[in-house]
Amino acid sequence: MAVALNALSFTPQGSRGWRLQNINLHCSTPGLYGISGGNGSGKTTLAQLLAGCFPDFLPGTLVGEGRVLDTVLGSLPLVEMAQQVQLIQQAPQLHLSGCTFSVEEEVAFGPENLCLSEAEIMERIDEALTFTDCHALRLRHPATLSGGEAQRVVMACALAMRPKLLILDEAFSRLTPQATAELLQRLTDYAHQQQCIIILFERSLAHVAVECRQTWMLTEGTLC
Ligand SMILES: Nc1ncnc2c1ncn2[C@@H]1O[C@H](COP(=O)(O)OP(=O)(O)OP(=O)(O)O)[C@@H](O)[C@H]1O
Repeated sequence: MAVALNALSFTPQGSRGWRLQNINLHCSTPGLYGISGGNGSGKTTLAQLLAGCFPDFLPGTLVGEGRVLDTVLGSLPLVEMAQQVQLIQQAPQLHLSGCTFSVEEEVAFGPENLCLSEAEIMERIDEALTFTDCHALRLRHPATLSGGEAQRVVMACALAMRPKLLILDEAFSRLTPQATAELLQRLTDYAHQQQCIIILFERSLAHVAVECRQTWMLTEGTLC
């Protein structure tokens, strides 16, 4: 179960010359990995590519070889990839379904779609809410959450799917440094317990590099 991109290039549809170029990225051991990059360097494009958004939700031209958890990039629809790969993006409102009335229902949404037993769904909700310190929010309507609370709930939703690859695209942007440090420590533990690869995309890795097995920098679509 690994991420392996070999000389992979990707040009988003509609891009005027910009592309991800000759990306070589290998993550095979469970744990945290970090990729830093400035505005427009390609973090979101690479994160979405790894999450399985290509081609349906990320159209473009892909050249080279890419495998995510032994699946060739672009060969499975996003809904199937989501059973093993979860992407958390910067804006929590992109993730909240808008059709649930409580945080508990929101966290249950993904596991319910996996047709799990009620007992397992409840176990996953409890575990994810504990992990993200969201128990106090359990009965709150998702629309009433603050930015930081929504970001933690979105993380709970992702963890309730028990992904084998978790991708965080500037997912700590609304959290305090203390909350970020605490979550990072828990994510490290989660990676080892669940044999999960976690890739963090951040503008700066200054506060997270210490937890990462390996780090890279993205500059104008090139990874080094
Ligand atoms: N569909 C598209 N059409 C045109 N240009 C695109 C498209 N998708 C991405 N790009 C361009 O690709 C480059 C990388 O964008 P991306 O969103 O991946 O960067 P980023 O590192 O996440 O930036 P930020 O930190 O500002 O969010 C940008 O120049 C962007 O304008």
